[in-house]
Amino acid sequence: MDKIIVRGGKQLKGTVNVEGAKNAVLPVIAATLLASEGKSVIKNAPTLSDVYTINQVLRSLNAEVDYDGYQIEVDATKKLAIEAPFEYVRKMRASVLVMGSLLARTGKARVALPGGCAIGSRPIDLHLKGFEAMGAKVRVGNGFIEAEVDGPLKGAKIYFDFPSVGATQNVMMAAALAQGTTILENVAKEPEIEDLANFINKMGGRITGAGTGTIRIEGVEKLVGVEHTIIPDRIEAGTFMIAAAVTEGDVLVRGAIAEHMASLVSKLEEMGVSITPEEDGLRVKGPKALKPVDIKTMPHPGFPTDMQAQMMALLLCANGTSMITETVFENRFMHVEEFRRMNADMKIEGRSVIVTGPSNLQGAEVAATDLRAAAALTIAGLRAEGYTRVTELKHLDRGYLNFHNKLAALGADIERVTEQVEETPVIKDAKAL
Ligand SMILES: CC(=O)N[C@H]1[C@@H](OP(=O)(O)OP(=O)(O)OC[C@H]2O[C@@H](n3ccc(=O)[nH]c3=O)[C@H](O)[C@@H]2O)O[C@H](CO)[C@@H](O)[C@@H]1O
Ligand SMILES: C=C(OP(=O)(O)O)C(=O)O
Repeated sequence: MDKIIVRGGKQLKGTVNVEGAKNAVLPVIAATLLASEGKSVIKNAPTLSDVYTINQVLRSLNAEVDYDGYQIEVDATKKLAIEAPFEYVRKMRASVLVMGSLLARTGKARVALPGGCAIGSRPIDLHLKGFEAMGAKVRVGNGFIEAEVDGPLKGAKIYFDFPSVGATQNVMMAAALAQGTTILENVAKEPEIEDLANFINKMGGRITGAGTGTIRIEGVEKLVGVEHTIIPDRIEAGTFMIAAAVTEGDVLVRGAIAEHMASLVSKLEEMGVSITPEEDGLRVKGPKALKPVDIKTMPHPGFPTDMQAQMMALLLCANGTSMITETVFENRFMHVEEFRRMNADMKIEGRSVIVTGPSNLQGAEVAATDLRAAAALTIAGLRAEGYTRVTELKHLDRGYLNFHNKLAALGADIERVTEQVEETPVIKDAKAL
């Protein structure tokens, strides 16, 4: 079992480079299935376990995928298979994003039902509603979702009850090869949506409005493989900005794009953190005393739910009471119990957490409950007295590359170790007890 061991008290100083965005590369890889001609070349693809998983999904669908640690080449021109197996969907919900492309390319898709996860029940009803509006018949049974369409998908006008990131992406991919025009209303506006639209447009697609509340897609007959460079990861960038702030550090986060993170930048500034744009990123300087603030997670451009846990770590160090309200996922406070193990003073009230700072954080053994919690607990460890040990790093590896090495290069006292754990044996016989 891998563990991060961090000893608090060091100020972070120096420069850290941001990788390509996990949440942009996954849909872009799914969209490479739309190309019936030519290879797609995706640059700035981060080496993450989620990227491995989506590559495996594509391979299981009969696409050829090569990855050299930076660039992914996908050839999806052969006859595609139609089933995304449970083994991958179980590991990563974003596997469901192949459904739109598969349906558009082959008229059929069979994808294991993703089920819930540690942060909420996460249904995909809005994705399916979109496919149905374009003429697909959708059936759910035996743990799979099957969608099928007779002839091409048809353009439609679709209103999303909630601006779901995944539903916007999945339906946008399906509509790219549909017959006629699709208009999507109340869509997600995240930068990753724009990155996907830019990629599909380079392939020959006709999408306008990505990044606004309405997207218009004129279906085309064919899309071809092209080269594309993934945008920097605003969540990884934000995570390092908070790590700098929590340690009274001075860090240049190279690759951070201020316009992608306006809500985070303004909340950090409210807390007294200095953020200065430089040519190739944002310089972050943590103050001696942090001020408390209230935050409410919202779809973009609101405060991102993927920064909520890291922000909680920072607010624990502020002088006063802050309130964090989570509106995007119904169960994204699992890390609160782990922070409490570090002596954090927090109270959950419905969908909000009242954080009373400054907590006298103490090092403890804590378990990551999701990938952002893994980063947030490590950040709290940078400030805590003594040693913090963070376990369940399989979550961290889904979304962060070389996290501990990057922090160590900035001056943190941190290492990642592999420890043998005693497995509980399978008991088949009472005599074994
Ligand atoms: C791979 C990826 O890009 N993941 C991101 C994506 O996840 P994901 O695309 O899964 O998130 P969504 O925006 O779809 O989900 C937001 C909310 O809408 C609900 N919902 C969603 C779809 C649906 O059909 N029905 C429904 O009710 C979800 O349960 C959730 O409560 O956006 C989230 C919200 O910014 C981020 O936290 C994730 O990091
Ligand atoms: C929740 C996240 O990702 P996913 O949607 O892939 O679970 C995340 O990136 O914080």
